[in-house]
Parts: sequence; C-alpha cells; structure tokens
Amino acid sequence: MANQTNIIIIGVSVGVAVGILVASCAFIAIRFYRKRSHVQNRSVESASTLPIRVNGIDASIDSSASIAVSEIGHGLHDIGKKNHYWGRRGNPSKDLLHSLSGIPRYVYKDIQKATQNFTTILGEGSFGPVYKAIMPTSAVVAVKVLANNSKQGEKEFQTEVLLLSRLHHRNLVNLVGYCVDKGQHMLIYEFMSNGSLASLLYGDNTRNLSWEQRLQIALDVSHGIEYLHDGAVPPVVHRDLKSANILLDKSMRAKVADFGLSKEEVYDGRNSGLKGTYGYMDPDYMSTNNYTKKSDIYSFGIILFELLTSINPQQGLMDYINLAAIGGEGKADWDEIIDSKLSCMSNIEEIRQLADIAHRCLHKIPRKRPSIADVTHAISRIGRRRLNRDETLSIAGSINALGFLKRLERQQVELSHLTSIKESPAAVV
Ligand SMILES: Nc1ncnc2c1ncn2[C@@H]1O[C@H](COP(=O)(O)OP(=O)(O)OP(=O)(O)O)[C@@H](O)[C@H]1O
Repeated sequence: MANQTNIIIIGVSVGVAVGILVASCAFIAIRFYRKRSHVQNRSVESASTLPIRVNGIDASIDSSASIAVSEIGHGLHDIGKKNHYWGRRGNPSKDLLHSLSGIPRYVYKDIQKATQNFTTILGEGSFGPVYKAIMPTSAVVAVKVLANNSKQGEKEFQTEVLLLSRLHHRNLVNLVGYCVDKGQHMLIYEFMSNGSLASLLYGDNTRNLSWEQRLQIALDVSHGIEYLHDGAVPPVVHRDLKSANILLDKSMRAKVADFGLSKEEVYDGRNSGLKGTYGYMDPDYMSTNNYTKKSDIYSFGIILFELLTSINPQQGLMDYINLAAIGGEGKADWDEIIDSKLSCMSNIEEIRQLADIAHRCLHKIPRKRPSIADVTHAISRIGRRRLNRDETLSIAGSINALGFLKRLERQQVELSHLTSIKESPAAVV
C-alpha cells in the first residue's frame, strides 16, 4: 500500500515537472520569436527610411510618408501617414515585388485590371498615355504608361522612380507605385480629380476660378517648388513648370506634377539641345543652355501671369505683359491685362501686388529674380493681409450691427415712453 502511494507521488511529481518544463520552453520560444520579429520590423523600417532635409531641418522619414512643409509661420509637419493606396486587402501580395526605391511595384495584370484593360484614358503627354485606375482597395490613381516608342522613356522612367521615391510633399503629385513588367514601364500617381490648371483656364474643362482660388493655387505651387529647390537633398530643378503640370485635387488644392522627368529636346528646326516647353522657357537658358533654379522661377512667373490673365503663354501672353509693363518698374498697368472676371475692385490691390511679384520672376537677368522662398513669402503676405482685412471688415460689421441694435433698443425705449405718455390721463389733458 505504502509502495503504491509512493509510486503515485513520484508519478504526479514527474508529471508536474514535465509540465513546468514544457510551459517554460513555450514561454522562452514565444519571447524569442517576438524579439526577432521586432528586430526584423525595425530593420524593414530603417531600410525604407531616407534622410530628407526639409527647409533646413534634417528629418528622417518613412519613404511612404508625406512631408508637409506648411505655410510660412505654420511650422513643419511630418505626417507619417500610411500609403492608403495599397492597403492589406488591395495589396496583391504575391504579385507585389520588392522595390529598391521603397515604392510598391506592381505586375502588369494588376494594372490591366485596374484600368479596365487600359480603356480609361485621361490624356496623353510626351511621356505616353495616362489612365485612371481603380485599385482593389477602391483607391483611385493615375497610371502613366511609358510609350514604347519614346526615345528617352527608359531614362525618364529610371530617373523618375528613384527621384520620386524620396520626394514627398503635399504640393507635389506623389508617386504611389510603379510597374515594370511585360516590357512595359508605368508610373502610378495619386489621382487629381480636377485636372490641370491649363485645362481649367483655357482647356476643355474651363471653369471660372475666383480670386481666392487663384491666390491659393499660387501659394500651393510656390510651396511645391520651394520643397524641390530648398527642401530636397540634393535640390531638384523641375525644368518643365507650366500650367499643364499643375494639377488640382478634389478640394481645388494645387500640386506640381512631372518633376524629375528628363524631357525630350525641343525641336525648333535645329538640334538646340533645349528641354522644356515654349512660352515657359527662360530666355537666358535659351541663349546660354545653362538651366538653374532661376529658370524654374521664370516659368513660375509665367504661371502666375496665367492665373492673373487667363491668357495662354503660347498665344502671346508675353507680348501682353511687355505692353502692360512699358511704364517701367512700379508704373506697370496690370489692370489692362488682368482677367475681366477678376475685376472686382476689392481685390485690385492684391491682384496688382501678385502681378508685381510675377513680373520680378521674369527679370531677364536670372540673379535679379527672387528666390522661391522670397516668392512664397510675398504671396503669403498678400494672403495674410487679405485675412486681416476680412477680419477687420467682419469686426467692423459686428460693431455696426451692435450700433444698429443699440439704436433700435433706444428707439423702442423712446417709443414705449411716448406710448405711456399718450396713454396717461394727465398727458391727455
Ligand atoms: N495624377 C493625375 N491625375 C489626374 N490626371 C492626370 C494625372 N497626371 C496626368 N494627368 C492628365 O493626363 C494627361 C497627360 O498628362 P501628362 O503629364 O502625361 O502630359 P502633359 O503634362 O499634359 O504634357 P507633356 O508630357 O507634354 O508635358 C493630362 O490631361 C493630365 O492632366
């Protein structure tokens, strides 16, 4: 009996010991696994983290995040938002190839499906056709397909993917994916539902833009260029700033597109070696072949005049500007050329101020043109003054309303006083 009891005790003890051993092993294994996956996650994060300097401030950011250089005086925001275009459900895992640039790479059949077999064309540029695509996540994107016959297509493609993978800003049309498959090269961008500024001003999508909208577009574009010139390391010169490359999102906020493209040479009857678009090209660049940030400033000056006049630079805008500016510095007659739809007298001073800024951008000596930071500052100042004026007007309005109410109150008191006198028997006598 005693023997049996001993055997039972030994059995139970061994069982408990084995149980504890198994539990400990499981605990250690789980901890080890967790630690390893944490280390792996960290290394994935650091692999896609690129040092980007924003307006003098060094910032390490996730390459899928967007950096927003906010308006003057509003400071720097680093929006670490996830790339919502390619969420888990929409991420075609086995098809999604690892990308060196940190930007998701897709296979041909995904894009083919998202563009309904390439039937949703938005337009065609020198790079090739652009299609609207609806991804499995329901995210809407624009797919730029590199034309096979494009002479510089491959080079443009390589340049743009690498460059765009490290450039993110709320005033740039951001790259959200790309595809190299079946001999095709495609760039996938965020979709800009309101099209280009050119099409809104004089294209097939013309719309009456208010002064406030135009001023906001000017400021947005200025911020986008400021990021390229002063925020990106190394700095980026756009080389083809024009209203067709300013795209507008659903809230009519403007973003600069097509940066990082190595454009084909402009053909002007001879092999000029020039790249860009007529009507926007810096005359100094055309004569020296030396393209600088100040050449971008020249093109931006033309865009600002487009916003002010709604005149196409390829239809004599520069002649109108020269005519209006004939009086010389400070004596230009901008009123003659501004878009008649803008001629609301309350805005006229602001319009003239923006025209002065735009004209400084067109100075024939590049070093006399302002820097993009100066331009942003000057446009912001117009916006701020406008805000202050509106506030003053609304305060004045409130004061007026208060005065009116007080007068009304006084009149009521007087009226009731009169009525009471009238009703009193003594007054009747
Ligand atoms: N991200 C986008 N969202 C919406 N539409 C776009 C987008 N990108 C381009 N488009 C539209 O696709 C068309 C072709 O654009 P693309 O940038 O290829 O050429 P472009 O800038 O008009 O001309 P070029 O390439 O000769 O400078 C244009 O109508 C443009 O507005």
